[in-house]
Parts: sequence; structure tokens; C-alpha cells
Amino acid sequence: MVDNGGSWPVTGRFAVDAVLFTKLGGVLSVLVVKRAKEPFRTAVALPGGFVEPGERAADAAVRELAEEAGIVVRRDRLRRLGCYRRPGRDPRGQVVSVAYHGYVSGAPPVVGGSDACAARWLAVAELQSADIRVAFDHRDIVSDAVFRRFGWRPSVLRS
Ligand SMILES: O=P(O)(O)OC[C@H]1O[C@@H](O)[C@H](O)[C@@H]1O
Repeated sequence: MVDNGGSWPVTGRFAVDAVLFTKLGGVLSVLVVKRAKEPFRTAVALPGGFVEPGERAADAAVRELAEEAGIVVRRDRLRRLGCYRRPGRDPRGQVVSVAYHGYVSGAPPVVGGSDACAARWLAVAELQSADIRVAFDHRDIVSDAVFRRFGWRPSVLRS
């Protein structure tokens, strides 16, 4: 632990999220987990978590993908999407999340672990349905990732 002399305010925590795409039956899909704990217990979320002391953000994204979804993705297959810092995005307090995006072919098998009780590939269009409870600002993150990668923006479907 670095002694900051008490002069640096501790204002928040640093997290990562991973948007991993595939095509499943020709349909653009994204890897999601079901949260096993609060906040947003049982909601759909992106694989993600807090960055450990001394850990690089991209390595944390790779680690969370493995821990929460049982999928091994090389760091150089992930691209940085951006920083998500809107106040209130996490009910626990100020959490800044760096999001990454990537693509894997063939919808490899995934399995929930760690903070996730399940993992699956979910059609992007389905994730945008208002009927699905999505944790944090993860629906917006997926929308931004689709736009960055494919150049179109999925619209939220109201039932
Ligand atoms: O999954 P835990 O460890 O509870 O918290 C990490 C999550 O907290 C959120 O702000 C981030 O978007 C990230 O997904």
C-alpha cells in the first residue's frame, strides 16, 4: 500500500467491464452474466469487477472474463471502449469503470463463476429489451460498443 500522506482524497473505486461479442446462429450476441450478489443481484450484467492493486485494467478485464464466464481471451484481443463515470451509475458510490470490447468466433461455451451464478450469450436486440433487468449502466455500455464496432446503435425496445 502506498502512503499518500493523507493529501490525496480517496474519491472512488476503479472497475472494468468487458463487452465480448459473437455471432450465435447468425445473430449478433453479447456475453452476459447473472449477478450472484447485490447490487443488482439476479440482474443481467457484463463480466466485470474491481481492478486489483497493481493490476493493469486490461488484465483485470481478461481475469474477470475467465472468473465470471470461464472464457479465456487474450489481452490483445480486447480494445478499450471508454471510461464510464456518471455519478449514480453504481449505487455503492463513485465507481469509474473502464470498458473493453472484443469479438470471438463461434460462440464458445461459457460457464458462470465467482460473482456470477450463470453466463450466456444473449442477442444484442434482446438485451435492449426493457423487459430485461440490466445492472448498472451496462445497457449503455453495450450500445456504445455496438456503435464503436459495427457503426449502428441498437434501440431500446419497449414492450
Ligand atoms: O461485480 P462487482 O465486483 O460487484 O462490481 C464491479 C462492477 O461494478 C460496476 O460499477 C462495474 O460496472 C462493474 O461491473
